[in-house]
Amino acid sequence: MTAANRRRDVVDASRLVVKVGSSSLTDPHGGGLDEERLVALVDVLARRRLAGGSVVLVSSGAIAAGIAPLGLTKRPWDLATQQAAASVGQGALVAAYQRAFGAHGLTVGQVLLTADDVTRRSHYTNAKRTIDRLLELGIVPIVNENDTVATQEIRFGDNDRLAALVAHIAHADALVLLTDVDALYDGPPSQPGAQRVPLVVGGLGLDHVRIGGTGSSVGSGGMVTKVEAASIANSAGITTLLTSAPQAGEALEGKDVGTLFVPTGSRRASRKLWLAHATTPRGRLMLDAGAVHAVVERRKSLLPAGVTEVVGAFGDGDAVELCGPDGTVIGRGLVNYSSTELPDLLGRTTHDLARELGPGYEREVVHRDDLVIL
Ligand SMILES: Nc1ncnc2c1ncn2[C@@H]1O[C@H](COP(=O)(O)OP(=O)(O)O)[C@@H](O)[C@H]1O
Ligand SMILES: N[C@@H](CCC(=O)OP(=O)(O)O)C(=O)O
Repeated sequence: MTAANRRRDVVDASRLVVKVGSSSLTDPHGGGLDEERLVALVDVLARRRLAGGSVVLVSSGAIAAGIAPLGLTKRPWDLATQQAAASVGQGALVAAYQRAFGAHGLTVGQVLLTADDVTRRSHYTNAKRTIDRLLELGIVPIVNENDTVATQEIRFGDNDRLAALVAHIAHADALVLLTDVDALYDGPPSQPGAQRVPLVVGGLGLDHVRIGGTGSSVGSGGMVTKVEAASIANSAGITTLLTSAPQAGEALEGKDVGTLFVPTGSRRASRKLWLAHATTPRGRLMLDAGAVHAVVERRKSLLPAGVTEVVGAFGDGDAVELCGPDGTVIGRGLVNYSSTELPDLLGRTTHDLARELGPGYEREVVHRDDLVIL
């Protein structure tokens, strides 16, 4: 199949993840939820669902939907008020989806996720099981970031990357990103002469594209996070189409709209994808040359003996960067010790540690299954 024909991936997808941004669901003046636009989108998605396809909807708009009920006039800038707005708005958002899908005889289920939920193995397995079961039951999962508990450091903030990871969790055949512009342009679309980019293959050809931030007062990621999301999905082998919400119907029918991001490789093991894209490193481990060789060339786990220095404050299970003796980042992994425990263990063999401190200290610093080489 030629790259352009990969539009069929969207048409034929038996599992489709669709992400819609705040700017496509809200009234451009007041910033509140625009139910007419929401209903128009739901009509398209319900058609696909009723034709037998599974659809997961990743929907932003909680903060935007909370603006009016809180008596605000625009999107709040501080985290606490954003969380309050999301708390009020998320209920209104899901209620509006239930009404709109309900008109087609369909039921929705709310799934709220934090970055942690798609990073830590136990949580991500839970999220996957829930989404799978909802789809088996014919429900349309409505996913959003759990804004009320996500702190500044750990939140995605935009839903684009979350959507890419959900596409991966759900084993989607295609990802559709809906926003307020009809495609990726080679420069900010507000500038005259900007041209649509119809096709991006394997992430190539983006060097001449000027990608900017958000064009609306309610969106948060802009085009940068959408291109990033397409690249995450592509690296998992998932074809991604970016277009505007009003063109969702045409996009799902395979018409030549938007920008199609076509993967070149095959799916990478899911844990590795997570580590590379979903985690925010909390610290750094400096490795000696022998440890770099063991980890990079021989694909071994990282042991305390090869770590020379610990930088940053982290807990066990957090993501950290692994650096070579010259400071170059060589990989990323989930660490099995906190930054307070680790310094006392450096340079010592697991055998000695187990003998002196007990069998609990025989564990690796980073297990090779939790480690990705960058
Ligand atoms: N090269 C580009 N091509 C298309 N849009 C771009 C580009 N650079 C910046 N943008 C802006 O990105 C915006 C979409 O991002 P955003 O407002 O965060 O949407 P959403 O709320 O859907 O996530 C567009 O309105 C557009 O102004
Ligand atoms: N979780 C937030 C998403 C924030 C947001 O603006 O995202 P997006 O419109 O996708 O850039 C919300 O529901 O308001």
